[in-house]
Amino acid sequence: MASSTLICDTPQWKDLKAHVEDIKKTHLRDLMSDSDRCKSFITEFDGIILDYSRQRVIPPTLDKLFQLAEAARLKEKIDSMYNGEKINSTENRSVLHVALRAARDKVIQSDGKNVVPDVWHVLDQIKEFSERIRSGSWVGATGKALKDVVAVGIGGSFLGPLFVHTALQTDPEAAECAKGRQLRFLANVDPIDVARSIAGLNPETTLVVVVSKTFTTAETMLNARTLREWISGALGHQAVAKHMVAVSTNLTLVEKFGIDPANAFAFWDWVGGRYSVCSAVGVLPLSLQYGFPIVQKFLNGAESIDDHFHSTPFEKNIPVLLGLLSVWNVSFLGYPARAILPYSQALEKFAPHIQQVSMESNGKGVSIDGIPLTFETGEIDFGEPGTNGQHSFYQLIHQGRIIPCDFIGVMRSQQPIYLKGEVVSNHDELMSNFFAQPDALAYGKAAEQLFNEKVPNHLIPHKTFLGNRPSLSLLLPTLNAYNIGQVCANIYQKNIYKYF
Ligand SMILES: O=P(O)(O)OC[C@H]1O[C@](O)(CO)[C@@H](O)[C@@H]1O
Repeated sequence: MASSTLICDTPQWKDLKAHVEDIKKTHLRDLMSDSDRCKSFITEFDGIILDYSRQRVIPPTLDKLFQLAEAARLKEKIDSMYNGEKINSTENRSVLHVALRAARDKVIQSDGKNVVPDVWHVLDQIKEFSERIRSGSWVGATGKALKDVVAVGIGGSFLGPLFVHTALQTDPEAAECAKGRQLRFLANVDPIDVARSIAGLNPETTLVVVVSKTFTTAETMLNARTLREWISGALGHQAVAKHMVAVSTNLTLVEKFGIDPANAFAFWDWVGGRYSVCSAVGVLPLSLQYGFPIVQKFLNGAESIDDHFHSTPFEKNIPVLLGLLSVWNVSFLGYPARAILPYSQALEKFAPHIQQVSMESNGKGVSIDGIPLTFETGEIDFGEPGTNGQHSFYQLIHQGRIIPCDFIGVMRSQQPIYLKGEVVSNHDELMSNFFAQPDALAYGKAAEQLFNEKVPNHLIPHKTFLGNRPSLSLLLPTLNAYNIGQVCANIYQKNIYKYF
Protein backbone atom coordinates (compact mmCIF):
# COMPACT_ATOMS: atom_id res chain seq x y z
CA MET A 1 0.00 0.00 0.00
CA ALA A 2 1.42 3.41 -0.93
CA SER A 3 2.08 5.51 2.16
CA SER A 4 -0.43 8.19 1.08
CA THR A 5 -3.27 5.64 0.80
CA LEU A 6 -5.47 5.51 3.85
CA ILE A 7 -6.27 2.06 5.18
CA CYS A 8 -9.99 2.95 5.07
CA ASP A 9 -9.79 3.25 1.28
CA THR A 10 -8.69 -0.37 0.83
CA PRO A 11 -11.13 -3.10 -0.30
CA GLN A 12 -10.25 -5.03 2.87
CA TRP A 13 -11.50 -2.17 5.07
CA LYS A 14 -14.66 -1.77 3.00
CA ASP A 15 -15.29 -5.50 3.20
CA LEU A 16 -15.09 -5.36 7.00
CA LYS A 17 -17.40 -2.33 7.03
CA ALA A 18 -20.01 -4.31 5.10
CA HIS A 19 -19.49 -7.28 7.43
CA VAL A 20 -20.64 -5.18 10.42
CA GLU A 21 -24.21 -5.67 9.19
CA ASP A 22 -23.78 -9.48 9.39
CA ILE A 23 -22.49 -9.22 12.94
CA LYS A 24 -25.36 -6.98 14.01
CA LYS A 25 -27.69 -9.87 13.20
CA THR A 26 -25.88 -12.23 15.59
CA HIS A 27 -26.23 -12.66 19.34
CA LEU A 28 -23.44 -13.89 21.60
CA ARG A 29 -25.87 -16.32 23.23
CA ASP A 30 -26.19 -18.15 19.89
CA LEU A 31 -22.55 -17.76 18.95
CA MET A 32 -21.49 -19.27 22.28
CA SER A 33 -23.54 -22.40 21.65
CA ASP A 34 -21.34 -23.28 18.66
CA SER A 35 -18.66 -25.43 20.25
CA ASP A 36 -16.42 -25.46 17.15
CA ARG A 37 -16.33 -21.68 17.10
CA CYS A 38 -15.62 -21.57 20.82
CA LYS A 39 -12.79 -24.07 20.44
CA SER A 40 -11.10 -22.00 17.78
CA PHE A 41 -11.36 -18.73 19.70
CA ILE A 42 -8.95 -19.73 22.44
CA THR A 43 -5.21 -19.51 22.10
CA GLU A 44 -2.39 -20.25 24.50
CA PHE A 45 1.23 -19.22 24.83
CA ASP A 46 3.57 -20.18 27.66
CA GLY A 47 0.67 -20.79 30.06
CA ILE A 48 -1.14 -17.56 29.14
CA ILE A 49 -4.61 -18.24 27.79
CA LEU A 50 -6.49 -15.76 25.64
CA ASP A 51 -10.19 -16.56 25.29
CA TYR A 52 -11.90 -14.24 22.83
CA SER A 53 -14.97 -16.38 22.24
CA ARG A 54 -17.14 -13.68 23.80
CA GLN A 55 -16.12 -11.06 21.26
CA ARG A 56 -18.67 -10.14 18.61
CA VAL A 57 -16.78 -11.97 15.91
CA ILE A 58 -17.33 -15.06 13.79
CA PRO A 59 -14.60 -16.90 11.83
CA PRO A 60 -15.07 -14.75 8.69
CA THR A 61 -14.55 -11.62 10.85
CA LEU A 62 -11.16 -12.92 11.89
CA ASP A 63 -10.26 -13.81 8.30
CA LYS A 64 -11.17 -10.31 7.20
CA LEU A 65 -9.17 -8.74 10.04
CA PHE A 66 -6.13 -10.79 8.99
CA GLN A 67 -6.64 -9.60 5.42
CA LEU A 68 -6.79 -6.03 6.71
CA ALA A 69 -3.52 -6.63 8.58
CA GLU A 70 -2.03 -7.79 5.31
CA ALA A 71 -3.29 -4.67 3.51
CA ALA A 72 -1.67 -2.59 6.24
CA ARG A 73 1.54 -4.63 5.75
CA LEU A 74 1.50 -5.38 9.46
CA LYS A 75 4.04 -8.23 9.25
CA GLU A 76 6.53 -6.09 7.29
CA LYS A 77 6.04 -3.22 9.74
CA ILE A 78 6.68 -5.49 12.74
CA ASP A 79 9.82 -6.76 10.99
CA SER A 80 10.87 -3.15 10.30
CA MET A 81 10.59 -2.40 14.01
CA TYR A 82 12.76 -5.40 14.95
CA ASN A 83 15.25 -4.45 12.20
CA GLY A 84 15.71 -0.99 13.74
CA GLU A 85 14.26 0.87 10.77
CA LYS A 86 13.17 4.42 11.56
CA ILE A 87 9.46 3.69 11.92
CA ASN A 88 9.06 6.70 14.24
CA SER A 89 8.92 8.96 11.21
CA THR A 90 7.98 12.13 13.12
CA GLU A 91 11.24 11.99 15.08
CA ASN A 92 13.17 9.96 12.49
CA ARG A 93 14.04 7.29 15.08
CA SER A 94 14.07 3.54 15.47
CA VAL A 95 11.58 2.04 17.95
CA LEU A 96 13.57 -0.60 19.75
CA HIS A 97 12.10 -1.32 23.17
CA VAL A 98 12.54 -5.00 22.22
CA ALA A 99 16.33 -4.48 22.41
CA LEU A 100 16.00 -3.54 26.10
CA ARG A 101 15.15 -7.13 27.04
CA ALA A 102 17.02 -9.00 24.33
CA ALA A 103 19.41 -11.77 25.37
CA ARG A 104 23.09 -10.78 25.42
CA ASP A 105 23.90 -12.64 22.21
CA LYS A 106 21.08 -11.17 20.09
CA VAL A 107 21.87 -8.67 17.35
CA ILE A 108 19.49 -5.72 16.95
CA GLN A 109 20.69 -2.83 14.81
CA SER A 110 19.96 0.86 14.91
CA ASP A 111 21.81 3.11 12.46
CA GLY A 112 23.99 0.16 11.44
CA LYS A 113 25.11 -0.52 15.01
CA ASN A 114 24.20 -3.49 17.19
CA VAL A 115 22.61 -1.84 20.24
CA VAL A 116 22.37 -4.97 22.42
CA PRO A 117 25.94 -4.61 23.85
CA ASP A 118 25.09 -1.01 24.90
CA VAL A 119 21.94 -2.25 26.61
CA TRP A 120 23.90 -4.90 28.49
CA HIS A 121 26.62 -2.43 29.43
CA VAL A 122 23.99 -0.37 31.31
CA LEU A 123 22.32 -3.48 32.76
CA ASP A 124 25.70 -4.62 34.11
CA GLN A 125 26.25 -1.15 35.61
CA ILE A 126 22.85 -1.30 37.29
CA LYS A 127 23.49 -4.80 38.59
CA GLU A 128 26.76 -3.71 40.15
CA PHE A 129 25.42 -0.43 41.53
CA SER A 130 22.24 -1.96 42.99
CA GLU A 131 24.29 -4.72 44.65
CA ARG A 132 26.54 -2.10 46.24
CA ILE A 133 23.56 -0.16 47.57
CA ARG A 134 21.70 -3.25 48.76
CA SER A 135 24.73 -4.82 50.42
CA GLY A 136 25.56 -1.56 52.21
CA SER A 137 28.99 -1.23 50.58
CA TRP A 138 27.84 2.14 49.17
CA VAL A 139 27.03 4.38 52.12
CA GLY A 140 25.46 7.82 52.41
CA ALA A 141 27.13 11.04 53.58
CA THR A 142 26.95 10.05 57.27
CA GLY A 143 28.21 6.52 56.70
CA LYS A 144 24.82 4.81 56.84
CA ALA A 145 23.57 2.28 54.29
CA LEU A 146 20.80 3.50 51.95
CA LYS A 147 17.68 1.41 52.40
CA ASP A 148 14.99 3.62 50.86
CA VAL A 149 14.62 4.96 47.34
CA VAL A 150 12.47 7.78 45.98
CA ALA A 151 12.14 7.66 42.19
CA VAL A 152 11.25 11.08 40.76
CA GLY A 153 9.69 11.07 37.29
CA ILE A 154 6.38 11.47 35.45
CA GLY A 155 4.47 9.88 32.54
CA GLY A 156 6.50 7.09 30.98
CA SER A 157 9.26 7.72 33.48
CA PHE A 158 6.84 6.77 36.26
CA LEU A 159 3.77 4.74 35.27
CA GLY A 160 5.53 1.57 34.06
CA PRO A 161 7.87 1.33 37.06
CA LEU A 162 4.93 2.06 39.41
CA PHE A 163 2.87 -0.71 37.79
CA VAL A 164 5.66 -3.28 38.05
CA HIS A 165 6.59 -2.29 41.61
CA THR A 166 2.96 -2.56 42.72
CA ALA A 167 2.59 -5.94 41.05
CA LEU A 168 5.82 -7.33 42.55
CA GLN A 169 5.18 -6.13 46.09
CA THR A 170 3.10 -9.17 47.06
CA ASP A 171 5.01 -11.78 45.06
CA PRO A 172 6.60 -13.90 47.82
CA GLU A 173 10.02 -14.17 46.14
CA ALA A 174 10.22 -10.45 45.33
CA ALA A 175 8.87 -9.48 48.76
CA GLU A 176 11.57 -11.56 50.44
CA CYS A 177 14.25 -9.76 48.40
CA ALA A 178 12.78 -6.36 49.31
CA LYS A 179 12.70 -6.93 53.08
CA GLY A 180 13.65 -3.79 55.04
CA ARG A 181 13.62 -1.61 51.93
CA GLN A 182 11.10 0.88 50.53
CA LEU A 183 10.59 2.20 47.02
CA ARG A 184 8.45 5.33 46.66
CA PHE A 185 7.55 7.41 43.62
CA LEU A 186 7.22 11.16 43.26
CA ALA A 187 5.47 12.33 40.09
CA ASN A 188 2.98 15.08 40.82
CA VAL A 189 4.18 18.64 41.14
CA ASP A 190 1.62 19.12 43.92
CA PRO A 191 3.61 19.47 47.16
CA ILE A 192 1.29 16.93 48.76
CA ASP A 193 2.98 14.30 46.61
CA VAL A 194 6.37 15.50 47.85
CA ALA A 195 5.17 15.24 51.45
CA ARG A 196 3.79 11.74 50.89
CA SER A 197 6.87 10.49 49.07
CA ILE A 198 9.26 11.41 51.89
CA ALA A 199 6.96 10.92 54.90
CA GLY A 200 8.86 8.95 57.51
CA LEU A 201 12.05 8.73 55.42
CA ASN A 202 15.43 9.87 56.71
CA PRO A 203 17.64 11.69 54.17
CA GLU A 204 20.64 9.88 55.70
CA THR A 205 19.35 6.52 54.49
CA THR A 206 17.56 7.60 51.31
CA LEU A 207 18.67 7.52 47.69
CA VAL A 208 16.86 9.75 45.18
CA VAL A 209 16.73 8.54 41.57
CA VAL A 210 15.79 11.29 39.11
CA VAL A 211 14.26 9.65 36.03
CA SER A 212 13.73 11.75 32.93
CA LYS A 213 14.43 10.93 29.31
CA THR A 214 14.91 14.59 28.42
CA PHE A 215 15.90 15.93 31.85
CA THR A 216 13.85 19.02 31.02
CA THR A 217 10.33 18.00 32.10
CA ALA A 218 9.09 20.83 34.32
CA GLU A 219 7.43 18.71 37.02
CA THR A 220 10.31 16.27 37.34
CA MET A 221 12.95 18.99 37.50
CA LEU A 222 11.02 20.94 40.13
CA ASN A 223 10.54 17.82 42.24
CA ALA A 224 14.22 16.92 41.76
CA ARG A 225 15.25 20.38 43.01
CA THR A 226 12.90 20.01 45.99
CA LEU A 227 14.46 16.68 46.97
CA ARG A 228 17.98 18.04 46.34
CA GLU A 229 17.12 20.74 48.89
CA TRP A 230 15.75 18.09 51.27
CA ILE A 231 19.05 16.19 51.07
CA SER A 232 21.45 19.13 51.13
CA GLY A 233 19.45 21.00 53.81
CA ALA A 234 19.84 18.02 56.14
CA LEU A 235 23.27 16.71 55.16
CA GLY A 236 25.11 19.51 53.34
CA HIS A 237 25.61 20.21 49.65
CA GLN A 238 28.30 17.57 49.14
CA ALA A 239 25.82 14.84 50.21
CA VAL A 240 24.07 15.17 46.84
CA ALA A 241 26.77 13.06 45.16
CA LYS A 242 26.07 10.17 47.55
CA HIS A 243 22.28 10.49 47.70
CA MET A 244 21.18 11.39 44.16
CA VAL A 245 21.58 9.47 40.92
CA ALA A 246 19.88 9.83 37.53
CA VAL A 247 18.43 7.94 34.60
CA SER A 248 18.36 9.91 31.36
CA THR A 249 19.31 10.14 27.70
CA ASN A 250 20.62 13.65 28.41
CA LEU A 251 23.79 13.14 30.44
CA THR A 252 24.94 16.74 29.86
CA LEU A 253 21.93 18.14 31.72
CA VAL A 254 22.33 15.50 34.43
CA GLU A 255 25.83 16.83 35.14
CA LYS A 256 24.63 20.45 35.03
CA PHE A 257 22.04 19.58 37.68
CA GLY A 258 24.85 18.50 39.99
CA ILE A 259 24.61 14.72 39.75
CA ASP A 260 27.92 12.97 39.19
CA PRO A 261 27.80 11.59 35.59
CA ALA A 262 29.45 8.45 36.97
CA ASN A 263 26.14 7.89 38.80
CA ALA A 264 23.95 8.39 35.75
CA PHE A 265 22.40 5.47 33.91
CA ALA A 266 21.84 5.98 30.21
CA PHE A 267 19.17 4.97 27.78
CA TRP A 268 18.62 5.95 24.18
CA ASP A 269 16.43 8.07 21.93
CA TRP A 270 15.08 4.87 20.33
CA VAL A 271 13.22 4.09 23.59
CA GLY A 272 9.79 5.76 23.68
CA GLY A 273 9.00 7.12 27.17
CA ARG A 274 5.84 5.06 27.57
CA TYR A 275 7.72 1.87 26.61
CA SER A 276 10.72 2.57 28.82
CA VAL A 277 10.14 0.42 31.91
CA CYS A 278 12.58 -2.20 30.58
CA SER A 279 15.34 0.44 30.30
CA ALA A 280 17.18 1.95 33.27
CA VAL A 281 13.93 3.91 33.86
CA GLY A 282 12.41 0.81 35.47
CA VAL A 283 15.39 -1.48 35.86
CA LEU A 284 17.32 0.81 38.22
CA PRO A 285 14.62 1.58 40.84
CA LEU A 286 13.26 -1.99 40.67
CA SER A 287 16.75 -3.52 41.04
CA LEU A 288 17.42 -1.29 44.04
CA GLN A 289 14.23 -2.55 45.65
CA TYR A 290 14.15 -6.22 44.61
CA GLY A 291 17.66 -7.00 43.41
CA PHE A 292 18.79 -7.42 39.83
CA PRO A 293 17.99 -11.19 39.56
CA ILE A 294 14.26 -10.49 40.06
CA VAL A 295 14.38 -7.76 37.42
CA GLN A 296 16.23 -10.11 35.07
CA LYS A 297 13.24 -12.50 35.35
CA PHE A 298 10.93 -9.60 34.52
CA LEU A 299 13.01 -8.83 31.40
CA ASN A 300 13.01 -12.51 30.42
CA GLY A 301 9.20 -12.60 30.60
CA ALA A 302 8.96 -9.51 28.38
CA GLU A 303 11.41 -11.05 25.91
CA SER A 304 9.34 -14.23 25.70
CA ILE A 305 6.36 -12.19 24.47
CA ASP A 306 8.57 -10.22 22.05
CA ASP A 307 9.66 -13.51 20.48
CA HIS A 308 6.10 -14.80 20.40
CA PHE A 309 4.90 -11.54 18.80
CA HIS A 310 7.67 -11.59 16.21
CA SER A 311 7.50 -15.21 15.12
CA THR A 312 3.97 -16.54 15.70
CA PRO A 313 1.43 -16.57 12.85
CA PHE A 314 -1.22 -13.93 13.46
CA GLU A 315 -3.92 -16.58 14.07
CA LYS A 316 -2.14 -17.63 17.29
CA ASN A 317 -0.38 -14.37 18.12
CA ILE A 318 -1.81 -12.99 21.38
CA PRO A 319 -0.77 -9.30 21.04
CA VAL A 320 -1.81 -9.23 17.38
CA LEU A 321 -5.20 -10.77 18.16
CA LEU A 322 -5.71 -8.28 21.01
CA GLY A 323 -4.75 -5.42 18.70
CA LEU A 324 -6.97 -6.50 15.82
CA LEU A 325 -9.93 -6.97 18.17
CA SER A 326 -9.43 -3.37 19.34
CA VAL A 327 -9.45 -2.17 15.74
CA TRP A 328 -12.66 -4.12 15.14
CA ASN A 329 -14.41 -2.90 18.29
CA VAL A 330 -13.43 0.76 17.93
CA SER A 331 -13.21 1.47 14.22
CA PHE A 332 -15.92 -0.87 12.96
CA LEU A 333 -18.40 -1.62 15.76
CA GLY A 334 -18.00 1.92 17.09
CA TYR A 335 -17.41 1.09 20.76
CA PRO A 336 -15.28 3.99 21.98
CA ALA A 337 -14.08 2.60 25.30
CA ARG A 338 -12.54 -0.52 26.79
CA ALA A 339 -12.69 -1.59 30.43
CA ILE A 340 -9.56 -3.21 31.86
CA LEU A 341 -10.64 -5.46 34.69
CA PRO A 342 -7.85 -7.40 36.37
CA TYR A 343 -9.04 -9.83 39.02
CA SER A 344 -5.93 -9.32 41.10
CA GLN A 345 -5.19 -6.41 43.42
CA ALA A 346 -1.51 -6.73 42.43
CA LEU A 347 -2.54 -5.33 39.03
CA GLU A 348 -4.16 -2.20 40.49
CA LYS A 349 -1.85 0.09 38.51
CA PHE A 350 -2.39 -1.79 35.26
CA ALA A 351 -5.11 0.50 33.90
CA PRO A 352 -3.14 3.74 34.50
CA HIS A 353 -0.12 2.20 32.75
CA ILE A 354 -2.18 1.05 29.75
CA GLN A 355 -3.88 4.44 29.61
CA GLN A 356 -0.59 6.10 28.79
CA VAL A 357 0.75 3.34 26.53
CA SER A 358 -2.43 3.21 24.49
CA MET A 359 -3.88 6.72 24.65
CA GLU A 360 -0.61 8.59 24.16
CA SER A 361 0.12 6.46 21.08
CA ASN A 362 -3.24 6.09 19.41
CA GLY A 363 -6.43 8.02 18.88
CA LYS A 364 -4.92 10.51 16.49
CA GLY A 365 -7.11 12.45 14.07
CA VAL A 366 -4.66 12.21 11.18
CA SER A 367 -2.69 9.45 9.50
CA ILE A 368 1.09 9.15 9.81
CA ASP A 369 1.27 11.31 6.67
CA GLY A 370 -0.95 13.99 8.18
CA ILE A 371 -4.10 13.08 6.23
CA PRO A 372 -7.32 13.60 8.27
CA LEU A 373 -8.92 10.29 9.20
CA THR A 374 -12.57 9.56 8.59
CA PHE A 375 -12.73 6.83 11.22
CA GLU A 376 -12.11 6.63 14.97
CA THR A 377 -8.81 5.20 16.20
CA GLY A 378 -7.69 4.22 19.67
CA GLU A 379 -9.87 3.40 22.62
CA ILE A 380 -10.66 5.18 25.87
CA ASP A 381 -9.13 2.90 28.46
CA PHE A 382 -10.23 2.74 32.06
CA GLY A 383 -10.45 0.11 34.74
CA GLU A 384 -10.18 -1.11 38.28
CA PRO A 385 -9.40 -4.45 39.81
CA GLY A 386 -12.30 -6.83 40.37
CA THR A 387 -14.22 -7.34 42.45
CA ASN A 388 -14.06 -3.65 43.48
CA GLY A 389 -15.14 -2.47 40.02
CA GLN A 390 -18.25 -4.66 40.27
CA HIS A 391 -19.44 -2.52 43.14
CA SER A 392 -18.68 0.66 41.27
CA PHE A 393 -19.16 1.07 37.52
CA TYR A 394 -20.24 -2.37 36.28
CA GLN A 395 -23.87 -1.25 36.38
CA LEU A 396 -23.30 0.87 33.29
CA ILE A 397 -21.36 -1.92 31.62
CA HIS A 398 -24.26 -4.33 32.25
CA GLN A 399 -27.11 -2.07 31.37
CA GLY A 400 -25.92 1.05 29.60
CA ARG A 401 -23.72 1.70 26.60
CA ILE A 402 -21.66 -1.18 25.31
CA ILE A 403 -18.11 -1.25 26.62
CA PRO A 404 -15.93 -4.20 25.63
CA CYS A 405 -14.33 -5.66 28.75
CA ASP A 406 -10.90 -7.25 29.10
CA PHE A 407 -10.94 -9.57 32.11
CA ILE A 408 -7.52 -10.51 33.39
CA GLY A 409 -7.47 -13.53 35.65
CA VAL A 410 -4.70 -15.10 37.66
CA MET A 411 -4.88 -18.83 38.23
CA ARG A 412 -2.77 -18.98 41.36
CA SER A 413 -2.80 -15.97 43.64
CA GLN A 414 0.48 -14.53 44.89
CA GLN A 415 -1.13 -14.78 48.33
CA PRO A 416 -3.65 -17.66 48.35
CA ILE A 417 -6.00 -18.04 51.30
CA TYR A 418 -7.44 -21.33 52.45
CA LEU A 419 -10.44 -21.18 54.77
CA LYS A 420 -11.80 -24.40 56.18
CA GLY A 421 -15.20 -25.20 54.73
CA GLU A 422 -15.11 -22.27 52.32
CA VAL A 423 -14.05 -21.95 48.74
CA VAL A 424 -11.84 -18.89 48.54
CA SER A 425 -10.67 -16.96 45.52
CA ASN A 426 -7.73 -18.44 43.59
CA HIS A 427 -7.97 -21.87 45.12
CA ASP A 428 -5.35 -23.81 43.19
CA GLU A 429 -7.32 -27.03 42.83
CA LEU A 430 -10.50 -25.44 41.54
CA MET A 431 -8.52 -23.25 39.21
CA SER A 432 -6.60 -26.18 37.72
CA ASN A 433 -9.88 -27.95 37.13
CA PHE A 434 -11.16 -24.84 35.42
CA PHE A 435 -8.09 -24.55 33.23
CA ALA A 436 -8.23 -28.21 32.30
CA GLN A 437 -11.39 -27.53 30.29
CA PRO A 438 -10.81 -28.38 26.63
CA ASP A 439 -12.57 -25.45 25.01
CA ALA A 440 -14.36 -22.20 25.65
CA LEU A 441 -17.77 -23.79 25.88
CA ALA A 442 -16.76 -26.25 28.57
CA TYR A 443 -14.77 -23.50 30.15
CA GLY A 444 -17.84 -21.25 30.30
CA LYS A 445 -19.86 -24.09 31.85
CA ALA A 446 -17.13 -24.78 34.40
CA ALA A 447 -17.11 -21.08 35.22
CA GLU A 448 -20.84 -21.10 35.74
CA GLN A 449 -20.62 -24.17 37.93
CA LEU A 450 -17.92 -22.58 40.02
CA PHE A 451 -19.98 -19.43 40.23
CA ASN A 452 -22.94 -21.42 41.49
CA GLU A 453 -20.69 -22.83 44.18
CA LYS A 454 -20.16 -19.21 45.22
CA VAL A 455 -16.58 -18.82 44.20
CA PRO A 456 -15.82 -15.15 44.79
CA ASN A 457 -13.28 -14.82 42.04
CA HIS A 458 -12.61 -13.68 38.52
CA LEU A 459 -15.00 -16.24 37.08
CA ILE A 460 -18.08 -14.30 38.08
CA PRO A 461 -18.11 -12.14 34.93
CA HIS A 462 -18.21 -15.23 32.72
CA LYS A 463 -21.71 -15.76 33.96
CA THR A 464 -22.87 -12.21 34.30
CA PHE A 465 -21.59 -11.06 30.94
CA LEU A 466 -23.42 -13.54 28.79
CA GLY A 467 -25.52 -10.81 27.21
CA ASN A 468 -24.67 -9.48 23.80
CA ARG A 469 -21.80 -7.46 25.26
CA PRO A 470 -18.30 -8.34 24.09
CA SER A 471 -15.57 -9.32 26.49
CA LEU A 472 -12.42 -11.38 26.50
CA SER A 473 -10.28 -12.97 29.15
CA LEU A 474 -6.57 -13.18 29.46
CA LEU A 475 -5.59 -15.72 32.06
CA LEU A 476 -2.17 -15.94 33.63
CA PRO A 477 -0.79 -18.93 35.52
CA THR A 478 0.43 -16.70 38.34
CA LEU A 479 1.99 -13.29 38.87
CA ASN A 480 5.71 -13.55 39.43
CA ALA A 481 8.37 -11.28 37.94
CA TYR A 482 8.45 -13.32 34.71
CA ASN A 483 4.66 -13.14 34.20
CA ILE A 484 4.61 -9.44 35.00
CA GLY A 485 7.19 -8.94 32.23
CA GLN A 486 4.90 -10.88 29.91
CA VAL A 487 1.96 -8.67 30.84
CA CYS A 488 3.99 -5.53 30.05
CA ALA A 489 5.26 -6.75 26.68
CA ASN A 490 1.76 -7.89 25.75
CA ILE A 491 0.35 -4.41 26.18
CA TYR A 492 3.27 -2.79 24.37
CA GLN A 493 3.09 -5.12 21.40
CA LYS A 494 -0.70 -5.06 21.30
CA ASN A 495 -0.50 -1.38 20.50
CA ILE A 496 -0.79 -1.95 16.76
CA TYR A 497 -3.09 0.90 15.76
CA LYS A 498 0.03 2.79 14.82
CA TYR A 499 0.65 0.34 11.97
CA PHE A 500 -2.64 1.13 10.24
O1 LIG B 1 11.05 11.27 30.73
P1 LIG B 1 10.69 12.70 30.48
O2 LIG B 1 11.53 13.32 29.39
O3 LIG B 1 10.79 13.51 31.75
O4 LIG B 1 9.20 12.78 29.96
C1 LIG B 1 8.12 12.36 30.75
C2 LIG B 1 6.88 12.09 29.95
O5 LIG B 1 6.39 13.24 29.31
C3 LIG B 1 5.82 12.92 28.05
O6 LIG B 1 6.64 13.44 27.07
C4 LIG B 1 4.42 13.42 27.86
O7 LIG B 1 4.16 14.63 28.39
C5 LIG B 1 5.82 11.41 28.02
O8 LIG B 1 5.82 10.87 26.77
C6 LIG B 1 7.01 11.10 28.83
O9 LIG B 1 6.96 9.78 29.26
